[in-house]
Amino acid sequence: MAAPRLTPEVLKSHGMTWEIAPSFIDEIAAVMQAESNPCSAWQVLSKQVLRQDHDFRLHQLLHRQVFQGWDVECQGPIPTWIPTDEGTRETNLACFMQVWQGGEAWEERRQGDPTKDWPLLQQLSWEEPEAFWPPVLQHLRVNFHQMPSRMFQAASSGNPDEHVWLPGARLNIAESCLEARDPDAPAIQWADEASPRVVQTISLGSLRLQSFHVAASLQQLGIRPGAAVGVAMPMTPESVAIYLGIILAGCAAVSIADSFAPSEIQSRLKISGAALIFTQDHVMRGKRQHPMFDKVAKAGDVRAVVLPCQAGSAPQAEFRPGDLSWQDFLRAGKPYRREFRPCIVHSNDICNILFSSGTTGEPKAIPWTHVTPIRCGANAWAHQDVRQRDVVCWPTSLGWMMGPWLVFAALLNGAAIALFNGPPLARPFGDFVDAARVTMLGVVPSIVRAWRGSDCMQGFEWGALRCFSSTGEASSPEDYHWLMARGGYKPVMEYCGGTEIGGGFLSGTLLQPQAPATFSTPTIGTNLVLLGPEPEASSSSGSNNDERQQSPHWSLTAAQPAEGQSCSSGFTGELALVPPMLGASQRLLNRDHFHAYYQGMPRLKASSLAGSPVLRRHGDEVERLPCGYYVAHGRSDDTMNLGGIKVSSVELEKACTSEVQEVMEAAAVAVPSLGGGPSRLVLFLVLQPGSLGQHAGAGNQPDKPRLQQQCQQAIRSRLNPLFKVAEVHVVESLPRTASNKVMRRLLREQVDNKASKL
Ligand SMILES: Nc1ncnc2c1ncn2[C@@H]1O[C@H](COP(=O)(O)OP(=O)(O)OP(=O)(O)O)[C@@H](O)[C@H]1O
Repeated sequence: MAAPRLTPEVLKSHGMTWEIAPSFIDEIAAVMQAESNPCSAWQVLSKQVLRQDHDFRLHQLLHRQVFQGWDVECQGPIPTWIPTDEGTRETNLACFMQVWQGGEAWEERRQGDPTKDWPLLQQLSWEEPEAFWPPVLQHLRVNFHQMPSRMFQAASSGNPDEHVWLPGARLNIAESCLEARDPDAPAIQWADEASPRVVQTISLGSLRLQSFHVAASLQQLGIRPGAAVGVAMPMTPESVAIYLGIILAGCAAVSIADSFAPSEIQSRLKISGAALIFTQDHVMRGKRQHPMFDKVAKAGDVRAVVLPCQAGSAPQAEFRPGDLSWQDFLRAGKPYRREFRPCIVHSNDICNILFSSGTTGEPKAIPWTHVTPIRCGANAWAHQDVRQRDVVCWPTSLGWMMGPWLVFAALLNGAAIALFNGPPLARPFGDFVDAARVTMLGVVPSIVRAWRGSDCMQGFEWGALRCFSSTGEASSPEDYHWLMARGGYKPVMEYCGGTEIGGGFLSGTLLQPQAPATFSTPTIGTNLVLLGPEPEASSSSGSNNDERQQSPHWSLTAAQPAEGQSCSSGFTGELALVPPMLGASQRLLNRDHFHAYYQGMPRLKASSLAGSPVLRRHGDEVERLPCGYYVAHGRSDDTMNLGGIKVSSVELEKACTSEVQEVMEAAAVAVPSLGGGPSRLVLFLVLQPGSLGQHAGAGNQPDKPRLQQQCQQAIRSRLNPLFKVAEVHVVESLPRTASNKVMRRLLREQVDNKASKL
């Protein structure tokens, strides 16, 4: 869309007062004249001219003005954040590049400019594990009791589940988090909702002592190395000490989100064979107490250690025989905590059992080994640029992979974990981020949408923040531009991966310009390809996903454009990973791993690392944009074929939420037509609060025909006039997994069931 010329009238219609509009226009004109290109002009405007209290529409308007001549095909997606030379120099990656002895390929091909050298480093991080990982492990201070004989050993069978990372190594990854750094450095910063600015600090030495205490008590209770131990409680300083204590004792933590119902807790305890579980009497949500211990008790007879919801009080719970209070548990290990020695294990031993979200089906039970956390630490070092003495915050739970990720990402990098004892959706959370001087703030798209909707974070400077990061679901470009603006133009590192990866495969770096809702690079140590149908059919294929799964014709496209290849090589396909990948899963507890990830997948012709590897399925639909950027289009299962044209649910949803003002959230599903023929597009819409009052149809019901027509118009103008909206349903909320991801498969089932009853 072309940007209108800046006049006082235009600025007024974008929220600026009449009096200051002329001088504002002069200021902008001076910047545009002084700066030689749109990127430097935007750097100045975004950092020095635009302010948080300017209407967001004004931010958007100026952004459009500055970049109106930008050629997306040649220059890549329009950036909203551009690195400065000084900022670039200070990044972990730039510091690493200065000293890395990367071998011949690195020395010959590097140009000495971190921004230009990043693609080469990314490529070598996968191709040259023996050169890349040792200095990274050293930086993360991974403490080996027996050094690995090498970094990676390919299996002679070629089976990726038999490859070995860090062969022969003996270590305990929790020990590496807690030792070898200044014991007085902050390890956890936390605050309660009632007093969010009163930030308490737990030093590394104190966290170490508490974790060792937990491990010593477990030993005294007869919990042997190798046992599985559950943790079903919110992320608090105690639960972090418990989590690390379980790992120090050589056991596997079975982390379970506190929001789960008894049946879900039961299945997780059963699959993992947990010998003990840590829980709380209650959890607080807002001002309300919700029972937690009761849910655990209903989940079976696994012995529980029960913490009080109110620190320092006695837990309010009706204990069963064998259950212990937190105090009694600690009493058992107290005399031994200082002499406790961490249990040193093989690199391949399990430290954590996690469950995937269940977006595509039954959650998978995924064991993390003592190697997996290294991926968390390395990703955070490279992509979120976490540094020593940083403060890392990501509202989550130990039951979702970002909980354990947060622990390792912070501690292995010598940073502190920031924990807020309250919901992240309201203003007190913003107070905490400010007062704790958080340097990296992680979010999920629904949090950002809620902040934007209520504008509850207005006025915060979040002065210590260097970047945001986002994961979980595809985000909305407009919301994420808003977020960058809200933080005084700090970049958002999109981070996409999976529980079974122990981190991400696509993300961003502080070396590259960042565009909202876009990934600027594959992650460190990753090699990926996009699989598609025959190239000539890629834009308008009649094949659906199932057909493609069986098709022998895969077109592969590598992560980085090859040298000499045009950088404008747009392509959309299903993302697959090229093994090996440090930290990625090699077993599942409730399913056959090879079958889940490799069966039926094509092979890459030849790779330098492991012969001709079979590709690893991931199931995300991803578009590669010009200049090596990427956009996620959701799960391949949610990709639909409308009248012979492939489109992702996420694209349709973005069109509706950004063009139809009343629509707060949307989910698009395709259902087969009764009697055959092309699939029908059905939209589920959640309306903005209060919008029903203004636009209700007859009987105060939502005016569905009008909404359908508006969504149709949005889809027609943004995507394709051939996509016809067949039905619209207005719902109060969308079905989500416990980790807050939209479950489109349930919506499809709902429409299918309704149709079959007709
Ligand atoms: N930044 C992101 N942008 C877009 N999608 C994301 C992002 N981060 C994560 N995702 C989505 O989440 C998925 C990983 O989530 P997770 O490991 O919890 O399991 P799941 O795939 O949702 O569940 P299951 O495997 O049980 O179906 C990714 O494959 C991707 O679809």
